[in-house]
Amino acid sequence: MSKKYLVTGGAGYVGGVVATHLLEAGHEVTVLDDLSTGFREAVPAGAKFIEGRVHDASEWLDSSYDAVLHFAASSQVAESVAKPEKYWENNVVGSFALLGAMRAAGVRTLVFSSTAATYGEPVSTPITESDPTAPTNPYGATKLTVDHMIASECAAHGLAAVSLRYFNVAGAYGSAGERHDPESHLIPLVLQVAAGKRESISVYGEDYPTPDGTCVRDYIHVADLAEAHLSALDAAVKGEHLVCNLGNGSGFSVREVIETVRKVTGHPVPEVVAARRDGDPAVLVASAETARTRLGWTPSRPDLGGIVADAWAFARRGETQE
Ligand SMILES: O=c1ccn([C@@H]2O[C@H](COP(=O)(O)OP(=O)(O)O[C@H]3O[C@H](CO)[C@H](O)[C@H](O)[C@H]3O)[C@@H](O)[C@H]2O)c(=O)[nH]1
Repeated sequence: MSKKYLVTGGAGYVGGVVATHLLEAGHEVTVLDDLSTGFREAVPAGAKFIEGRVHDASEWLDSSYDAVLHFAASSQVAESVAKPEKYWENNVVGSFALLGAMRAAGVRTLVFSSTAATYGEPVSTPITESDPTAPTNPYGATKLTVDHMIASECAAHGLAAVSLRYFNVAGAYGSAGERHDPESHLIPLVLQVAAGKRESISVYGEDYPTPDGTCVRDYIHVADLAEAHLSALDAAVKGEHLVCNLGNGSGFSVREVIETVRKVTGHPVPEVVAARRDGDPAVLVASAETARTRLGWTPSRPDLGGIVADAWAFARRGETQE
């Protein structure tokens, strides 16, 4: 049955791909985005667009919506250390206002974009949802605070909510891909080197306790991630706050990512070893068992070569449009 969804942050990378999946499934979608980091052209055709902030959601959110999918947030770890107030204002104050608007309008289902950064330095691998949460930066702290806010809203006011904790989202879907300004994420940066737009990639540390000394991450295809959101809408239960990690459960090192980019693109990728980046855990790999059992979700694009190939196709598309 067709439903009506509000997607906050739907002009961003993940929000835009999820909005596309909702439209493809025959639903009605309204995107709310202030375009502070998103792009108007990332809003899929077919979605209604409102330019505005989640802080003001009460002005127009009404009972005609079946659920909200909440992506609007600031999400750069380094920036969150330098400007924490921006993160508390955008992520926590904004989400607080959105929860209030949902309560007032009687919209009682929420899927929230949470993050592996809520765990901080892992105590064991793979990370499960019952592991301790001890974020090591304000970005993770603000997302964890929102998770707590949602949990209490479920308990007190019967909200049905699912928080999805993303590991490293990558790849592209259709015309939507990863674009940050400035770019700080590994795969888009390595692809810029392969495309000749950047001289070399800096490897942030090669003395970690990992097989090749570089950091290991769990890269998940953005389309697999999007599918989990649609399953989460169906799995949400009144009064429950369900938390699910989203990852493939296998880790790749920075050097393995660089090597994969060389293979996929056929271009040389010079690398230089740089100092460790503050706050980078050695290994971040998800146990996605809860997503499998509760959402019935299985990633169908776990191959790193395929993820990189899709990201490369997106990067090339950008070049031809420039
Ligand atoms: O130029 C670079 C960029 C990154 N890296 C390394 O590559 C790995 C992946 O880095 P990303 O910046 O791509 O991703 P992160 O693992 O830091 O970030 C992910 O996890 C964060 C929380 O920990 C946030 O949720 C963030 O949005 C999400 O992409 C890290 O080990 C990083 O040190 C490099 O070696 N060189």
